Amino acid sequence: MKIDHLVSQIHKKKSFLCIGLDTDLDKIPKHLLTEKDPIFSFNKEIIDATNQFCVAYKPNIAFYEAYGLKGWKSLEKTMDYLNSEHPNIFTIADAKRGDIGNTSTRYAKAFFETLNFDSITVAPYMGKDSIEPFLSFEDKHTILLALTSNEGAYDFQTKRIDGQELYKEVLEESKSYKNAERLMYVVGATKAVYLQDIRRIVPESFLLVPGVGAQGGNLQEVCKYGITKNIGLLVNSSRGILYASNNMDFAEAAAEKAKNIQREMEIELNKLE
Ligand SMILES: O=C(O)c1cc(=O)[nH]c(=O)n1[C@@H]1O[C@H](COP(=O)(O)O)[C@@H](O)[C@H]1O
Repeated sequence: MKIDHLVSQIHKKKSFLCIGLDTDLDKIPKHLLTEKDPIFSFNKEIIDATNQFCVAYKPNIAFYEAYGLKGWKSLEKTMDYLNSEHPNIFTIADAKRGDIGNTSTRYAKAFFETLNFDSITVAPYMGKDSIEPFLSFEDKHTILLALTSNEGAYDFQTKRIDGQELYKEVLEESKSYKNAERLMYVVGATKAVYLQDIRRIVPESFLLVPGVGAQGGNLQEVCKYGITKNIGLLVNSSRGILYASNNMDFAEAAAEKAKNIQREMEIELNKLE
């Protein structure tokens, strides 16, 4: 998907919500477990109930890989469903990949071509030649981990190397990569105060911001420092939406949560006008 199209969808739906499809068989309503493909059944009901309130879905690949071939099939069905029924939705493979060049190319093929995702999360640790293979795919986006939402982010990402924090080095350096215009960055909602500094380095880039809801990040704070004239934000919530209820009404409960976040986003978007 082209960025312009994503931005137009954000304006149309008055939402920059991304819903994380972190589908966990231990958490979904019990009545679904008798279905042929409980993961897909759950995802389909969630997508049907929430798609009007969001512009993106982000299946976290770990939740599918955990169930082996069955999980992979559920992921494939979910992607086929999204691409055929909701072609205006932006899709993110939360896979956190990255390897030597020829291996990165295979990861890129797996997620961009075989599964037809619009984007993938990638770890920057192995450097330029591990990222550029992802960037060579037209109309596909590579979302580089910059400053993550977890406590461990302080272990390395905020450490100074030659006077500069590592996450800033990642942001700066990556701007020189070939096809850098296809880059987006992950910044945790729990790190919103860093967004001012981040916007000085990447003023226009889209940021994937997970960590509102279950991890305690604050949407207003994220918007205060992170929003741009092209919006530039995709704010993700997974558990806070998916598991709002584990009864028969789970999809309506998820829709209610998504709608509440969308309303808050609409207020933030109105401030820009
Ligand atoms: O890349 C991510 O999406 C990600 C990066 C990060 O820094 N923190 C983070 O929580 N995530 C993912 O975002 C989702 C957050 O889920 P909830 O905390 O349930 O909303 C999970 O799938 C995480 O793997």
